[in-house]
This record gives sequence, structure tokens and C-alpha cells, in this order.
Amino acid sequence: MEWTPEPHELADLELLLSGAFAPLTGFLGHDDLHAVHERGRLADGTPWPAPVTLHLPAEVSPGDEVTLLDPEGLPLATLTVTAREADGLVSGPVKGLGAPEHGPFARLRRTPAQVREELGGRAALAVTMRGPLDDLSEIVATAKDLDALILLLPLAYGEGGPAVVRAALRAKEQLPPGTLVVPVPLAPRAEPELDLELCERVAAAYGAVEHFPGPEPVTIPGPPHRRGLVVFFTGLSGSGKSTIARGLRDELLELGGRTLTYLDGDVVRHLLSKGLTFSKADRDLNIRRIGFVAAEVARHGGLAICAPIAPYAATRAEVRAMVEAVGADFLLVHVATPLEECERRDRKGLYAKARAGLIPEFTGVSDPYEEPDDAELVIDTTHLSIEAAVSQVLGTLRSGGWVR
Ligand SMILES: Nc1ncnc2c1ncn2[C@@H]1O[C@H](COP(=O)(O)OS(=O)(=O)O)[C@@H](OP(=O)(O)O)[C@H]1O
Ligand SMILES: Nc1ncnc2c1ncn2[C@@H]1O[C@H](COP(=O)(O)OP(=O)(O)O)[C@@H](O)[C@H]1O
Repeated sequence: MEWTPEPHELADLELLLSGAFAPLTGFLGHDDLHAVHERGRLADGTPWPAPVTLHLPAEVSPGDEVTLLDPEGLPLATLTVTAREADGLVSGPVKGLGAPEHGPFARLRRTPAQVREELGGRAALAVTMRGPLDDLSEIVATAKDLDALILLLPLAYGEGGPAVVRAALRAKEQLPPGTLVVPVPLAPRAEPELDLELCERVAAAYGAVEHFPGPEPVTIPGPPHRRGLVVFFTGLSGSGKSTIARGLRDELLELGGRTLTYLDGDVVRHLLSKGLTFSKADRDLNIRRIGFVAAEVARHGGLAICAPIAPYAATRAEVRAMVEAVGADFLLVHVATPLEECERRDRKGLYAKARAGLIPEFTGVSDPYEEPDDAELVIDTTHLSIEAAVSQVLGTLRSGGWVR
């Protein structure tokens, strides 16, 4: 079978394959994890500081071979399963199917063996970094004492990965000649001590005689009016989502100052989600697609407005997570106009058709709508003017600092 692991699992896979996690050659199973947790050793007594795990929801049995793919579907490695626990934890050795050859700064990546060869027996002081280095003098002095070359290891993982490599390249310009920069995709561990120990192991694998951990990065999020934002309306058909969304879009365009994308429900269903039905699976796919586009807009600091029914709470939560994962904000607006009022309006005559059995799976009539319990704003438009509804949303954007 084939499987695309999570980003942190793929990062660990790359380190397993490159030898940066030596002596590990595969993902850890239950016994090793227990021993690592209790004693900082593998079950056979080899010192090892931190879990390196893979979860696979599908059923596999010992002896099975699983092809591990990158998110674009390229085969990266074969995992030979030795065990699978009830929670999906899968252990077993991995074998590479070719070096990953794309991605920012791919040309700088080298295996520990290649770096050790490059060092040619010279001592190295490894500096692991997740952010810019603030004090180079201490590094220079230590390297001098040790008569060592400096090996900068930017821990390039996730969204901020390229920025860390750029910081390392900038630092190199001010460090002695011969300083090496080698990006290492080491995902941070939750416990700082384990993270540090793992950095030391990786530094040693690259041939370092001494390890110097760089400062913890300080992330200062931009002010709200510069951050990406997704305003996501949800509610029954006819509740007023599109009307309020369009009103909000127009007000924001008049104000200026923010880049706007309005993902109109009809446009989405005619282009992005053309051909999808109103089954649960298709509605979920429709919402994920909207969420994906909105998150891309927000990733670049834009403001996306979406107004689908989005009847399922779990799918809305997925979109919130997608948006927050790119460092943007997510605002859920529940247009909570009750079914009776939506049906009374019946602008498009759809409720009448649904009641007559002409439209199956119609939200609120013959299909579920899961009321949000995590909405930032709830608007019942039954006795509210359109202007008042729009101004409630705008007021929330103003008070949160998203628009000025
Ligand atoms: N079975 C069924 N259930 C609900 N709605 C239906 C259905 N069939 C067609 N329509 C029309 O499609 C619009 C909802 O599409 P969405 O993409 O917003 O729905 S979903 O979020 O994927 O559930 C919705 O438009 P709005 O009235 O703008 O909400 C309806 O006009
Ligand atoms: N305060 C209000 N906000 C939004 N729509 C309102 C309001 N009061 C009445 N309406 C009417 O309700 C209908 C909502 O339709 P629409 O915006 O297409 O809903 P949806 O996009 O949720 O299906 C429109 O005819 C609109 O004029």
C-alpha cells in the first residue's frame, strides 16, 4: 500500500534515511518508545533521547511493505512493517527510494556522511538554529579554542524553514572562511530537554565534536491589520450569508487598505467545486476546497470572505486549523436565522421543492445542519436590517484590529 505521512513524520523520515538519526534505521515501536521514555535508551540499551514515530490509520500487518509518499505523491521510501499498535503506531525499518531533490535550498542539503567527508577529519563546532543567531562572537571564540570549523545546521522545518536557512547564510558571511551551512529538517519536539538532546545527536551524526544550540526564536506576530484573515459565514440556505458577505465586501472595498477575495458560493459551485453533489462527502470536499483557497489567500496576508452552508462542525474545524496553520486568523460568523424564517423567505423556491420531495438531502429539511458552538459572532437576521447585520461584522473586524 501507499501512504503520505504527516509533515513532521516526513521530516523524521528524511533524517532516518540520511543517517542524521543514526543509529536509528526506522520508526520506533512500543517497546523502544517505552524504554526511551523511561530511560532515554532504546529497548536494547542504545542511548536515544526522543520518540521517532509514524502513525498509519489503515490496517497493516508485520511483514507488509508500505510505500511512503511525499505530499505531491512522489515515492520516498519503503517501510517494512514490524509491528502495528491499536492506536495506529507503526514500527519498522525504512529504505530510501532516491534523495528528495526539490524544495527551497535543496542544493544545500547534504547527508551526514557527505559532511563528514567534507570536513576531512577536521574538528567541527555545530550550531543548530531555529532562528537568527544574535551573538556570533561566542561561536567564533569557541571554534577558535577548539581549532574547529563552524557547521551551521539551520533546523529548516515547516513554514519558517526557508527563513532559518536565509538567517544561516547571512551569519556565514560574518563567520570565518570554511563555515558550512547544511539545512536539517528536524521538527521541534514538545519537551525542550528532548529537543536539545536530539539536536546534540544530530550534530554528532554530522561529525561535530561540540554542539552550540542557537537562541530560541522569538515569534512576534504582525499586527492584526497586516495578518491574513478568513471571515467564514455559515448558516442555512436563505439565512442571509451571501447578502451579508457581499455587504461586508463592499464596505471593505470602500474603506480600502486590505486585499480582498470573496469566494462567492455560486462561483465556487460553478468552478472550484463543479460537479460536486450535496452528499456529505461532496459537501465536505467543497468546504475543504474553499478552506484551502482561503488559507492560501490568508497565508499572503489577504482577507478572504467565504459564505457556504458548511453544515458539518468537524469540517469547519478543519478549515479553522488550516487557516491558523498558516499564521492567519479565522472568524466564524454563524448566520443563525431560524429555519422557519429561511423557509418563509424561500427566495429561490428551494424549500418548497425540498418539502415536495423534489430536492433530496436539503439542509434543514432532509439533511443535517450542525449548529456551531465556536462562532465568534452569531447573527439572527429575522428582525434585523441588512445594513445592521453588515455593521455587526464590520464592528467585530474593527474591534479586533483587523480593519482600521
Ligand atoms: N440539497 C441541498 N442542500 C442545500 N443547499 C442546496 C441543495 N441543493 C442545492 N442547494 C443550493 O446550493 C447552495 C448551498 O451550497 P453550498 O456550497 O453552500 O453548500 S455546502 O456548504 O456544500 O453544504 C444553497 O445556496 P444558498 O441558498 O446560497 O445557501 C442552495 O441554493
Ligand atoms: N438582515 C439581513 N441580512 C441578510 N439578509 C437579509 C436580512 N434581512 C432580510 N434578508 C433577506 O434574506 C435573504 C437572504 O438570502 P441569501 O443572502 O441569498 O442567503 P444565503 O446566502 O444564506 O442562502 C435575502 O433575500 C435578503 O434580502
